[in-house]
Amino acid sequence: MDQSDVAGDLANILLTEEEISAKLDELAAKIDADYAGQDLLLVGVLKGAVMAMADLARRLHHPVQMDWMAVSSYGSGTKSSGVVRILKDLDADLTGRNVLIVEDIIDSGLTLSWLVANLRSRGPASVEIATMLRKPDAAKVEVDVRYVGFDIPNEFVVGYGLDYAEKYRNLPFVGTLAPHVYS
Ligand SMILES: O=P(O)(O)OC[C@H]1O[C@H](OP(=O)(O)OP(=O)(O)O)[C@H](O)[C@@H]1O
Ligand code: HPA
Ligand SMILES: [Mg+2]
Repeated sequence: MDQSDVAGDLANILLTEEEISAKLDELAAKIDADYAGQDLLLVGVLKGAVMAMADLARRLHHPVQMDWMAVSSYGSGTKSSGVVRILKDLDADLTGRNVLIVEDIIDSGLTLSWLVANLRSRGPASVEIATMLRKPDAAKVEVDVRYVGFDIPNEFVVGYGLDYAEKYRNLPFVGTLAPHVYS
């Protein structure tokens, strides 16, 4: 998809590619320091976290392992159903591991609070969260997050992994959609 094809669908650009890149550098440096000399398993949450996971992992100097889980609570809409389904489980055994969940966004918090409880029940040494985006005003449950890229307003955003009806994930920036896209 040529990005000029979707330009008419966007209302606003919230975060540029450069802003995202600089933030990833910061987060990676913190993670490298915090886990120095320790085992670390990155768990990416499909599909939205693909970009954040790939870009963050490449900035780490730490010998991490990477695994993936697919859960879905949004389907094709703009509201969380609150019901989280596992579409694909991890391959790794979490017993005694330091787990860092990598997410694109914490919106209501329902997905992550469910996922953290689920992963904690598997006997890991630790479970922490790194998310690129968080919407503080949308929180329905509090989630304890160790690494946050950006707090953003309570608006539906797309790009950098985030979709609307499976589109716009490949935009290298984060933006909001024009109203006509929803109608
Ligand atoms: O904090 P919450 O309100 O629970 O929302 C956050 C979750 O919603 C999105 O996933 P989605 O279910 O859309 O799946 P996707 O990553 O495949 O798009 C996003 O990637 C998070 O996993
Ligand atoms: O703002 C959002 N955009 C896309 N997907 C999402 N999943 C939760 N919040 C969002
Ligand atoms: Mg989605």
